[in-house]
Amino acid sequence: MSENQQVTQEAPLRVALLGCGVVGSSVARMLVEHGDDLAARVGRRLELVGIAVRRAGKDRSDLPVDPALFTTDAESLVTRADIVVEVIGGIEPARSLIELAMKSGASVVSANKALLAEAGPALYAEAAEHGVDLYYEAAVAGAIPILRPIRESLAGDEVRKVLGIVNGTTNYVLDKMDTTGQGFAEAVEQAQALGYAEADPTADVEGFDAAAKAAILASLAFHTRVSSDQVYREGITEVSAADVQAAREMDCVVKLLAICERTETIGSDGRSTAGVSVRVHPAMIPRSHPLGGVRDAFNAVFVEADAAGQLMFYGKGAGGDPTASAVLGDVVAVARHRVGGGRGHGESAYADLPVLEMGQALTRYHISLDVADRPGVLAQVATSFAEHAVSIETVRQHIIAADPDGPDGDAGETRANLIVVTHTAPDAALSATVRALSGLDTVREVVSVMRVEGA
Ligand SMILES: NC(=O)C1=CN([C@@H]2O[C@H](COP(=O)(O)OP(=O)(O)OC[C@H]3O[C@@H](n4cnc5c(N)ncnc54)[C@H](O)[C@@H]3O)[C@@H](O)[C@H]2O)C=CC1
Ligand SMILES: N[C@@H](CC=O)C(=O)O
Ligand code: NA
Repeated sequence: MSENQQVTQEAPLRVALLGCGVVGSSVARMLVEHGDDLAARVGRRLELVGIAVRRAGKDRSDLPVDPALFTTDAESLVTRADIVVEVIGGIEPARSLIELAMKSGASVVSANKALLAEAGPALYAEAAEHGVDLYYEAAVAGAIPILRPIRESLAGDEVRKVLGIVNGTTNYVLDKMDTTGQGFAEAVEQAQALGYAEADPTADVEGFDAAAKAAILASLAFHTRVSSDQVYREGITEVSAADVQAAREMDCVVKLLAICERTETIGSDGRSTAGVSVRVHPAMIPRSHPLGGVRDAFNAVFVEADAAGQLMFYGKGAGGDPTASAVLGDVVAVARHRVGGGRGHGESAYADLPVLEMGQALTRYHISLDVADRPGVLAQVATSFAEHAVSIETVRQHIIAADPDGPDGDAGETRANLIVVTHTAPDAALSATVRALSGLDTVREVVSVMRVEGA
C-alpha cells in the first residue's frame, strides 16, 4: 500500500472553523481546494466538519463547501473536532469557544491577537492542562513567519530588539499620505475595502492592533509575559500632512512602529538590571532604513539577536489569503502532532523581566516650534533642553513672514519655525522638555512632536 493510500484510509482529522469573514472564507477555500496536498503533508486527511457563522442563511455560494456545513451552533461544533480554527476575532465568544474546544480535546489555531495579548497565559495553561496545542502564527504580521522563528529558530539566541511595522491598515494609510498626499479618511476606507482593517478600524488607527501584536512579540522574544495594557500606545490619528512633510524634509518617512527592546539599567550600586520596554507609536524613520521602504499594506519585522545579528522578515501582514496561509501552516503543524503523537511547545515565560514605563524608554524627538524671531530665543530654547539633560543633535530655522493680523499684540512680528532634533534621551526627559518649551513666552506654539527611530 502506498503512503498516499494509507493517508486516505485512516480516519480523517476533523477541523471546525469558527468565523467565515475575510480570513475564514479563505481558510475554508484553501482547506477544500488543497485537500489532497494537505493530506499528504499531514499524513491524514483534514475534514472540514463545520463552519460556525453568525447568520446561517447568507449566500456563500462562492465558497466550494457544502452549505450544510454552516451552523450557528458554534458550541456543539467545537466539541466534535480534533482541530478548531478560530477566526471570529474579539474576546468573547472567541475565548469561551477556544476553552471549550480545548476541554473537549481539540487543538486550537487562532489569528486573534487581541485575545492572545489579553489572555495568552490563561489559554496556554488550558492547553497544557488538556494536552493540546495552541498556535497563532497568523495573529502577528499575517502571512509572515515571525512567531515560529522567534519561538523556535531563535530559541538558542538572545533577542535584543524587535522593531516592526505590524499593522497593514496604518501602513497603507501612511504610505498613501506620503506618496499621493491622500487624506486620512479616504485611505482608511480603501484599507477596509481591501480587507486589511479590523471589523472596527479604530483598533488599527488607534494602535490597539499593533499594541496587541507588540505584546505577543515581546512575550515570545523575551520569555516574559507582556499584555497589551502594558504596551505604551499612540495611534496615527494625530499624524498630519505637515508631519509627513517634515519627515520628508529629513529624508525620513512616518511609520507606525512596534518597538520591543530588552533593556539593561545600571543602578547606583553598579549592578545591571534587565527589563523589557514595549511601545507602539508613529515615528520618523530614515527612508534608507529597511523599514523605511515598506509600502502599501505590507508588514516587516526587524529582529536583532546577540549571535544572529540583524534579521529582516517582510511580506503581507493582512488580507484573507495571506492570513489563511499562516493559519493553514499552523493547522498542518498541529495536525502533524496529532498524527505523530506529542505536542508543540507551550508558554515560555521563565525570564519574567519587569516591563518598563514609557518614560524610561530611550528615544529621540523631532520638535517643530513656532517662535518669535527675537534675539535670545534660540538660547532660551537651548536652555530648556539643557535643563532636562537632553542633548540637541540639529536645529533648523525658517523665517516666517510677519503677519499684520497676528493675535495678541504679535501683529507685524516676524516669527521663525524652529525644528529641533534631539539625541537619544529617556522619553520622560524629552516630554518634560516639550512641556517646558510650551511654557516659554517666546514659543507661540509647539507645532508638532514626533519620535525618530532607526537612525
Ligand atoms: N483581516 C486580516 O487581514 C487579518 C485578520 N486577523 C484576525 O483574524 C480574525 C478574523 O478577522 P477577519 O476575517 O478580518 O474578520 P471579519 O470580521 O471579516 O470576520 C469575522 C467573522 O466572524 C463572524 N462571527 C462573529 N461572531 C461570531 C460568532 N459568535 N459565531 C460565528 N461567527 C461569528 C462574523 O460574522 C464575521 O463574518 C480576527 O481576530 C483578526 O484580528 C489576523 C491577521 C490579518
Ligand atoms: N487589521 C490588521 C489585520 C492584520 O492583522 C492590519 O491592518 O494589519
Ligand atoms: Na505571522
